[in-house]
Amino acid sequence: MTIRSFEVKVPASSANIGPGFDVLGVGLQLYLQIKVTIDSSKDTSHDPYHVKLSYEGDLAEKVPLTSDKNLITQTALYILRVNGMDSFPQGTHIHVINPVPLGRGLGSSASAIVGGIVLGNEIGEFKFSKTRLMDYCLMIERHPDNIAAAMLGGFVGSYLHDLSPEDMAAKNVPLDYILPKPDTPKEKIVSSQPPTNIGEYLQYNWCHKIKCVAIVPNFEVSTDSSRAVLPEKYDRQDIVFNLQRLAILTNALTQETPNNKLIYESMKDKIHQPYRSGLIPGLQKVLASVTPDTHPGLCGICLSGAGPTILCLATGGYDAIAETVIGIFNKAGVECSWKLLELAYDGATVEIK
Ligand SMILES: Nc1ncnc2c1ncn2[C@@H]1O[C@H](COP(=O)(O)OP(=O)(O)OP(=O)(O)O)[C@@H](O)[C@H]1O
Ligand SMILES: N[C@@H](CCO)C(=O)O
Repeated sequence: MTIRSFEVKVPASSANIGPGFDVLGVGLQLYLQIKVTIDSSKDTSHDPYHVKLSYEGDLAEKVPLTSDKNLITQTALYILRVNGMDSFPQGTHIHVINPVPLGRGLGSSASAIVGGIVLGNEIGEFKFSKTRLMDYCLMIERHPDNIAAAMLGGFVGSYLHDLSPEDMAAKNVPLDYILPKPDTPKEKIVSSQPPTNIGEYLQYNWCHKIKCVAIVPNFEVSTDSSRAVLPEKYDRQDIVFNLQRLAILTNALTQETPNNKLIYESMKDKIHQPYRSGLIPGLQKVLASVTPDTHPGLCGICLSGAGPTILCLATGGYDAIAETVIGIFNKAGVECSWKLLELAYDGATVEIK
């Protein structure tokens, strides 16, 4: 009889931070927990891949509990399969506790994917480094900002390499070939290793006085639909607007005494937020109404990831900031909750029990 027990913890994250579309992310102290026990004397043959799966947390009624449909176990099965294991060990029980709201712009899919890859790495005892695990994650979520923040923690910038044509083709296979559906042809299912060094990631310092106020509207916006409204091409002046702010922002957020007005201006964006306002009633008003002048303590305000959550960076005045944003959303007919969060500096962790 084998008994193993461990817990994987992965932070939520907020991506973009204004101008850093698909580039910047912060890990947040709100953790997806994946509690695992493997007891080979227990019969888990009811599940196609030998897992008893249970879930508590956001939208529990929507989260599938069979291993071939659940994002965490599907992702774990991908790293297991390409490393020679076709299934979880008999007797695997996985209990997920998820406080990260689904489809709200707080990186729930990134925490699930990072959690699944770390889970598979631990089950298979592969001992891959976090950098190599990032390659697996990027085969599934193909922009690095949330994934890097969830895996590594802190305030992170990323870029993706220009891969060779062969590696690019391998990386861009349809997602159904990596996380197969019942109708995915067997010969298409990916069983080879992902390319190496798909991206580079750099953790910046962070001014610890700055905290994150996350105001979460009570409706979902899927990342796919929020990306679908973005244009294919941009005006040069809009790209330069964002690049200028990005260059200042990555340094401004590290300074020991934050310059609120500089951060506020450098968190403005012209390449994703304006296009997403049609999906998020009240967004333009929120972004225009909460400033360091109207709300002392505010450093900057932006859409969190693909939305609809609003991320406010602030050194104080948290309740007043949240109250104003919620008031504007309420007038647009949208209810909200809010959280005050600090950065998660460690990223994904595994604790052996
Ligand atoms: N813990 C989880 N277990 C199972 N499925 C999950 C889990 N977390 C996220 N998902 C899946 O991911 C979807 C949400 O992903 P999506 O990329 O649309 O939003 P998000 O990651 O919350 O937001 P953003 O990427 O803007 O930060 C959910 O609807 C669900 O299908
Ligand atoms: N950079 C991504 C983050 C959400 O996954 C976007 O804004 O679409």
